[in-house]
Amino acid sequence: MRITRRLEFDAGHRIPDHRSQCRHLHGHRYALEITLSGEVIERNGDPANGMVMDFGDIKTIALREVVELWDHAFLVYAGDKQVRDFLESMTDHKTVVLDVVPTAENLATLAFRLLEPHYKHAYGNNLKLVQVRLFETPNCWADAIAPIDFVEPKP
Ligand SMILES: Nc1nc2c(c(=O)[nH]1)N=C([C@H](O)[C@H](O)COP(=O)(O)OP(=O)(O)OP(=O)(O)O)CN2
Ligand SMILES: [Zn+2]
Repeated sequence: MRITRRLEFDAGHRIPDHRSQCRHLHGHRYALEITLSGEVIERNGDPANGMVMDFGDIKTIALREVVELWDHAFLVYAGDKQVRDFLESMTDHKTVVLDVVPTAENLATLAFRLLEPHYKHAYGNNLKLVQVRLFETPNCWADAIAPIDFVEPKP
């Protein structure tokens, strides 16, 4: 069985080498869709009886591991020195420095990596994070799918 929980957050970013609009500082209402597979729990008296995982517990983990870190932050590529310097000059600004350019593809992969270990052992019913879908806009999204097809960033 597969189940999906959706959460939304706001964040700023830019894609420094983009040939068009996306090299400018701008923001999105991102949506994160977390898909888990596992066995449906069949245990009378268990609060999760009839569920793969309680949607509320999926949300709690996602908030703690990703959404609260990225919400209302500016997601900046470590190599984007100009913007990093600017953000560091601001007192107490919520900035998240990433080893990769903050495209939908890279953010989906990062979210997958941050979330995966926390769902694996949550319920003991062979839970598996199978996909993280990250919507950058209503029309554009990326899917990070297990096992991750991800190229490590160069040091
Ligand atoms: N493969 C990718 N392409 C682009 C990414 C990305 O992350 N991965 N990101 C951007 C921009 O950041 C921008 O968010 C997308 O802009 P745009 O293509 O204009 O998307 P819209 O949904 O706003 O476009 P509409 O034409 O209004 O539907 C660019 N490319
Ligand atoms: Zn964008």
